[in-house]
Amino acid sequence: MEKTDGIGNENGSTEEKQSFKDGSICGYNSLHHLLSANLKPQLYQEVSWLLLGLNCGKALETIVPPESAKALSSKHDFDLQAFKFSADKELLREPRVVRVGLIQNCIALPTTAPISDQKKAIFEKLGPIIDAAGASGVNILCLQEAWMMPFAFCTREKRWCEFAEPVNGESTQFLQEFALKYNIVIISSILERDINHGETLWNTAVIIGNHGNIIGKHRKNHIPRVGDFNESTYYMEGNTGHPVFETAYGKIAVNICYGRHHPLNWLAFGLNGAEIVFNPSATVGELSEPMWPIEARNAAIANSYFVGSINRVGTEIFPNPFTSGDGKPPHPDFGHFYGSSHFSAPDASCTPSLSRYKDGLMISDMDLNLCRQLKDKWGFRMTARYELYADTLASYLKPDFEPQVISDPLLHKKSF
Ligand SMILES: NC(=O)NCCC(=O)O
Repeated sequence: MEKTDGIGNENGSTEEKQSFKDGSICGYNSLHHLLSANLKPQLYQEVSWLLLGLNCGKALETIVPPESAKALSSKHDFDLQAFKFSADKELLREPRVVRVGLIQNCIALPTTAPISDQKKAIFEKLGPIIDAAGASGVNILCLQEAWMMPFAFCTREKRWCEFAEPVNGESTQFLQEFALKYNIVIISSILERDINHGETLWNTAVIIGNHGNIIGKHRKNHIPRVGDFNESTYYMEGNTGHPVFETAYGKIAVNICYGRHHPLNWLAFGLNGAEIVFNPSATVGELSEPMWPIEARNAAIANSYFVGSINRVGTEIFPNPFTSGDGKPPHPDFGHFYGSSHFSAPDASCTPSLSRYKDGLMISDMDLNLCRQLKDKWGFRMTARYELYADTLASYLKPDFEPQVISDPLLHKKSF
């Protein structure tokens, strides 16, 4: 088991509370580490399969990353975990195994540092983690939401717009070199400035091909207006639909952060044929942590595809306190971004999560044959009643829509 930073004790000592403040769970990196350290091995095994499911009837296998990747993770202090989702052997199709990576990280400099220094520092921080992914033979790599800047959208101050870049801007150019060097497809979520359309801003994922080319982009469909996440001050709902990008390693799509609360958004990527959907996110514990392990996993099951979920790490402090119209006193931060990046598979199995407080690289092999195998097994695509849903949606969109409710005629009688 991985060594943890500071172990809490039973009587809730200061030491325990401090480590909790660091973003750990009572001194543990993740729920999984907490359980493995505190349960008897047999009990842990039982709990694990209930929590993480089974893949082809077995607990998910781990992969040993190469020594060079391990060395980078020790030197630069990031969590490194690797797993393998298998599929059943087929007679007519060869296995279609791809190696996929997710990177989570905290910001590299305080939000008060000059913007160009912050960008340079985040590039320097990401470099070794991407190198570890490259050294591990990762084929497709996804970074967290707006990885090239602090998640400043809580503040509603316009100064942060200066971080915005065109799709072919410096963050894309930085990643294109890695894509070319390691033959990797990279998904890069940025604050986009669309020069050709009045210099407007968008929350955009850029898809960089394994030859360093830009395959395309997708803009975040759903903009949150919840808690401190008042992102509509900066950009509007995306206008790119639900594109699926056919890459050298499979058909991929990106459901950016808050879109994960919308089952129809997940569905649309599935209808367009996605085999892996990434969910680059930025979200905090108090708001969404109980939802985090459920939504992506549910989407993977319902749509017969893999999901890669990535969340930021750490607490980002902004120069000016802000309010969110919720009666809370002004505060300078969102709270703790809880990391916990992981993969979910169409057979309901999932990996444990990366650290709740450390940078990390999560790697998994996945045999994409599993997608069709699960479609054949459960038949969700055949048993779905798309025509009924389409009718309901069409009528719901009309101004004179009436909900289809049949009331008990006795409900409103005074006595009987
Ligand atoms: N970045 C973002 O959309 N966050 C919203 C909060 C959430 O969906 O948990």
